Amino acid sequence: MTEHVVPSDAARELFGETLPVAQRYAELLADVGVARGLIGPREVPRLWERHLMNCAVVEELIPKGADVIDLGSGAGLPGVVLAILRPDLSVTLLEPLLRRTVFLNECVELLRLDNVRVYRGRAEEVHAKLRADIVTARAVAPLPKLIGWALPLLRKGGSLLALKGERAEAELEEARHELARQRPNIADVIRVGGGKVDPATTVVRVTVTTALETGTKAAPSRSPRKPGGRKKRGRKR
Ligand SMILES: C[S@@+](CC[C@H](N)C(=O)[O-])C[C@H]1O[C@@H](n2cnc3c(N)ncnc32)[C@H](O)[C@@H]1O
Repeated sequence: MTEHVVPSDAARELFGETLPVAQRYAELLADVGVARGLIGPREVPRLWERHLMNCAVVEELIPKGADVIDLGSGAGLPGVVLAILRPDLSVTLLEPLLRRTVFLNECVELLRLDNVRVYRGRAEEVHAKLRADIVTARAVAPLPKLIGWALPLLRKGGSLLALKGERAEAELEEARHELARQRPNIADVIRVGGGKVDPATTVVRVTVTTALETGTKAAPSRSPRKPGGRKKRGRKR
C-alpha cells in the first residue's frame, strides 16, 4: 500500500466495514489518479482527511434510498465516496471529460460499485434527461452558475448539496438573485461532520419546494443497479 494512503483511526471509524473499499479507492487516486493528472501529487498525504473524509460526512444529509447525481464528479469526489459508504443510494457520476469518465468507469469496475453509473455530459445539457433527489457538487463552479445547472435536475423536495469553503455564506448571498429566478426554494448553510473531520465540511443546501413545470420533464430515472445486484455491504455506524 502507498505509505501515505494509510487511513487514520478517525477514517477507520467513519468508514467502518466499508473501509477496505474506501482504501482501495484512495490507492487508485494516489496511483493512477496522480499518474493521469486527475489529482495533484501534493494531495496524496491528505487524501483521507481533506478528500475522502470531508466528502463522506455529507452522507448524513442524504435520505435513505435517494437517487444522487454527483455533478462534475472529476475523479469521483464526492460521488464515489458516498456510493461506497451508502449502498442504498443510486449514484450517477456526471462528468463531461473523457479522461475522467474512463477513470470513473475503472473505479466502478474495480471497486464493484453496483450502485453507480457514469454519465458523460455537461449538467446544462442533460436537464431533459436526468432527475435526482440529491445533486452533490464539490469545486465545480461558483454558486450562481451551479444553481442554474443543478436545480433543473431535482425532483420536488430534492436538494442541491454544494460543498463549499469558508466563503459559503458570502457565496450564498451573491447567489440570491439567481435563487430568486429559479423554482421556489429554501437555501441554507450547514456544517456537517463536526468531531469527525476538522474543519467540519461546509455545505450550501438548496431545496426545491415545487415540481418542475411541465415540458421540462426528464425520462424516468434508470437505476444504476444491475439486475440481481450486489449484496449490500454492512456498515458500522
Ligand atoms: C475542479 S474539478 C472537481 C472535481 C471533483 N468534484 C472534486 O471535488 O475533486 C471540476 C469538475 O467539474 C467538471 N465540470 C465542469 N463544468 C461542468 C459542467 N457544465 N457539467 C458537469 N461537470 C462539469 C469538470 O470537468 C471537472 O471534472
